[in-house]
Amino acid sequence: MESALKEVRDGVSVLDLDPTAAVGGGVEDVYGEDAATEDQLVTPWTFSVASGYSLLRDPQYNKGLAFTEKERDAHYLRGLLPPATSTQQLQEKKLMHNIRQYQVPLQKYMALTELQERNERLFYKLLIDNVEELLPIVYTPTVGEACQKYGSIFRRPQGLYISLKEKGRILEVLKNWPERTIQVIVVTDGERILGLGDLGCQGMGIPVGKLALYTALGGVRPSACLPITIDVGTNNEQLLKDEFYIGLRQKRATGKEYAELLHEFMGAVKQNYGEKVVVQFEDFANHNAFELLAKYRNTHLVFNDDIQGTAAVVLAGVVAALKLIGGTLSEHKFLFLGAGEAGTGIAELIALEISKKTNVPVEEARKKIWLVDSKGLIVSSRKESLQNFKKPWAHEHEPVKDLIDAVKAIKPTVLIGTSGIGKTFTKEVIEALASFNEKPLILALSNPTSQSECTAEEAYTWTKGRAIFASGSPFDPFEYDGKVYIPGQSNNAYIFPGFGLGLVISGAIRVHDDMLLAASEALAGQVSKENFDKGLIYPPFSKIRKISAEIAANVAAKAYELGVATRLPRPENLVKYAESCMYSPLYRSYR
Ligand SMILES: O=C([O-])CC(=O)C(=O)O
Ligand SMILES: [Mg+2]
Repeated sequence: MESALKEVRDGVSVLDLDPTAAVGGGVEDVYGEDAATEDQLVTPWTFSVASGYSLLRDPQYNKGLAFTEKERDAHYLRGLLPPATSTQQLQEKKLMHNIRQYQVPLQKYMALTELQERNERLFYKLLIDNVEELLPIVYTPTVGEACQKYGSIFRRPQGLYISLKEKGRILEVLKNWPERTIQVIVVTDGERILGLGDLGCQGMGIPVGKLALYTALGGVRPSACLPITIDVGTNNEQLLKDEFYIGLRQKRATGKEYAELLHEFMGAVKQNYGEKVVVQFEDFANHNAFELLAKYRNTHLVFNDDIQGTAAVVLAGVVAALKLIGGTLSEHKFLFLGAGEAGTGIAELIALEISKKTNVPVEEARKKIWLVDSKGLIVSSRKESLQNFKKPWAHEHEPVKDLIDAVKAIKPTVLIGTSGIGKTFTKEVIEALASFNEKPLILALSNPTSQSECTAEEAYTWTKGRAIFASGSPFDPFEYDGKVYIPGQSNNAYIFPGFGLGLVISGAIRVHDDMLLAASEALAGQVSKENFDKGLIYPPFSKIRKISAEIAANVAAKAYELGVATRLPRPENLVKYAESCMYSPLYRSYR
């Protein structure tokens, strides 16, 4: 405590007191009434937080009308607030009411962003308590539209921008960020934002949104989260011509120039935050996504959400679905439309699971899985050279030119869309699939809703209600023939918050594929009989904090088992430990 006290006197935020603190609770209790230890009584902590007008303008500490009379006196707030005081519950009620008044989702997004910038705890309280209602706003599909219009709706910057202009000075830029103890970074270069393509610097909405979920769904405290956008230009002509575009007005840097900037970035991150900071790659284009993961997975704690997170969530859904469609994983035949990050990532994890469960080599397990890309079924006789990440899927088969012919030729039991292109599961495709499957499993994973391979309504109608269906972006329940069908949401949001929490609480320094399987298994284990009875293959998002704790515990357990965990001793009950580390959005009392 000696040195900590000194730091406080020097004006460093108390949140920095214990850089080894896991996630939230513990450290922040310094503020709480519930942590009235001797240390706290002598800690002159008020030196470190703003007071008066600046306190009201500091989203991390502002409570608005919820400041008590005593706090108003102690922190020079008299007169700066109207006389009424409010509870956090009442503030939440008012804000939810206000948000529900907006008809346009983008307006709700902007209102929530403003709240996040004004009163962070209240923002997270809303998000946690109303997760199913607000997820489609802060996340897919609305976040996609927000990125497309980011320049026009831009007010205050969120996150850290690193562009080619900062080459050679990235460490310096990281040091400009106000927080020193960072546990999770989500970084994009904006080249493939959801299924919307290259949105350049405006992709920032994605790391910001993903990290809001890290806190709300996974309990990593907001100050430990850092959204980053790397701007190497954009090839989006419309944005380059847009007078409100916020990024570099140039074509994308590629090759050596790109690799050097990314390498400097990865080095600076490790130098500044150590080797236990999670770096989540998000929405990079295929070629860079695979290369970056391969290049840094043995030296950094990196995780590609689109390859690995999506893989774990889909494997969990497929394994859970076996209860509804029957058979074992290895008895099914999988056909993918789309052979990019998500498609090949999912395919590889399914093959790995089959291989482990049935004791066959992974090469053998892969033969159950077929992928179609823009040129047709991926087969070994393809004339054009295949990109490396597609090569494991080039099985022996005569050429097949498109999806419908591939469905007829392969006769899959599971159809998975990862193409980024909407409306590609046509009536003909789905009817063909339904013609030889009693209960076809259809996963239309592309985001946002506009890019979904089919809608819930189409999947249920064209299979006459027999499909088990889930999609990347949410769809409303649909009534068909007098019965209500509830589509599931197969989105990596189920996985990455808990996965990242598991890495953080174990102090993991590397991600191993077995940790993905552990996360997937934990998620599948959370689907209840009640969910299955409704035809669901995922648990509801309303239970996500519990789910995240289970995932985190399983991932952490695997990290210890594999010897990549550095937080010792290993907590005995990892689920309880994960839960105890989670950030609470309840207001703290200020003395
Ligand atoms: O953001 C989402 O909803 C899922 C995802 O990673 C993507 O589509 O790229
Ligand atoms: Mg993504």
